[in-house]
Amino acid sequence: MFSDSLPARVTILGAGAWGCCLETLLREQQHQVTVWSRRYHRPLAAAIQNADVVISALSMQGVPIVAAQLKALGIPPQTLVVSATKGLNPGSYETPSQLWHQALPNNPIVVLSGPNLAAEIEAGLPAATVVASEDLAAAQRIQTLLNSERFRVYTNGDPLGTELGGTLKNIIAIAVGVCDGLNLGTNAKSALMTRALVEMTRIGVQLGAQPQTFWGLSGLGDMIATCSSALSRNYRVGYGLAQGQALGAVLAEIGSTAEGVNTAQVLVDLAGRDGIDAPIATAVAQILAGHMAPAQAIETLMSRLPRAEVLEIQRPC
Ligand SMILES: NC(=O)C1=CN([C@@H]2O[C@H](COP(=O)(O)OP(=O)(O)OC[C@H]3O[C@@H](n4cnc5c(N)ncnc54)[C@H](OP(=O)(O)O)[C@@H]3O)[C@@H](O)[C@H]2O)C=CC1
Ligand SMILES: O=C(CO)COP(=O)(O)O
Repeated sequence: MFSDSLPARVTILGAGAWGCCLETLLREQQHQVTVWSRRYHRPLAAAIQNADVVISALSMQGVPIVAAQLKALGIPPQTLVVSATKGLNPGSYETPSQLWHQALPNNPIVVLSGPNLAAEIEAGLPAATVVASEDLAAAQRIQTLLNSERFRVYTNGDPLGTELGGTLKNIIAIAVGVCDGLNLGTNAKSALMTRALVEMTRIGVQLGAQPQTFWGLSGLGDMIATCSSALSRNYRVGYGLAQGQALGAVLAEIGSTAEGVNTAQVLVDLAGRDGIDAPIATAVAQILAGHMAPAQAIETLMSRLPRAEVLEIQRPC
């Protein structure tokens, strides 16, 4: 295990926008960083050799594949594994950190999630994030590793809630992009985001997360960042669709991962399985599948039966 006073040896899996940004932050803290990508010629075994910390900044589709590769290679039990992906595994509905835990059951797993638009951090702007784990000591080590004057790192003991906040807000950012693309105004956007927070919390709590986590940086915080910035790829997807662009064209223009596009239907299937009401995610999935025009989806949401504004989220018995 690395000492807090020494530079740590960190391997980052994934050389996309987020992996490269984390590399910048870690190098500024004088850590020894190796970045692995399937595009590089360096084998995974060599990249993870002697790593104190392995950070996964892969997009969701890469996680089960690379986790299986790492399982086959084996890593020492003291190596800390950090999951920075925001998504859900289709079919099994597992979160990225759950996949890492299955592959590497003896390693401490830490979730990293928050309002972290990579382009802003790369530009040197200040930001904050959350590192969450059932193993508090592991979360604190990652806090020490990454915390700096421009990247403030908080610990949290609810990894599931922390992870789901980042995952679910991607779907909401698509919805808010639609709202802005249709020029529906500030009142509509405020209503959508507020009800979305209730929906995210309801889903998260049903799945076993703590409600308060959704009011923090990894929930509300990330939702505000992603829903209010044209830097967000998920927001841009919704905006483009509302402006009449085809999904394929918007994604080609963006040229990198917009996880909400893949997560929406997975989440709707999961909500259907568990009987969870998820009207906003359902509307987004319908738009993405081309089953409903953006304006029609808004109409459907607005014509739901009037109800009480219930804000207490019940934990399942
Ligand atoms: N960008 C951001 O601001 C933030 C992103 N995130 C999350 O981090 C994750 C990555 O995002 P980001 O870096 O922006 O996305 P990018 O599209 O920029 O990069 C995705 C990375 O995943 C790799 N990858 C995808 N599929 C596979 C696979 N099958 N096997 C191996 N590697 C694979 C890609 O490799 P290749 O280049 O070879 O395709 C690439 O390195 C997402 O879940 C995102 O939601 C979290 C916080 C901030
Ligand atoms: O997760 C992010 C910011 O926290 C990045 O958002 P996008 O994936 O929508 O670009």
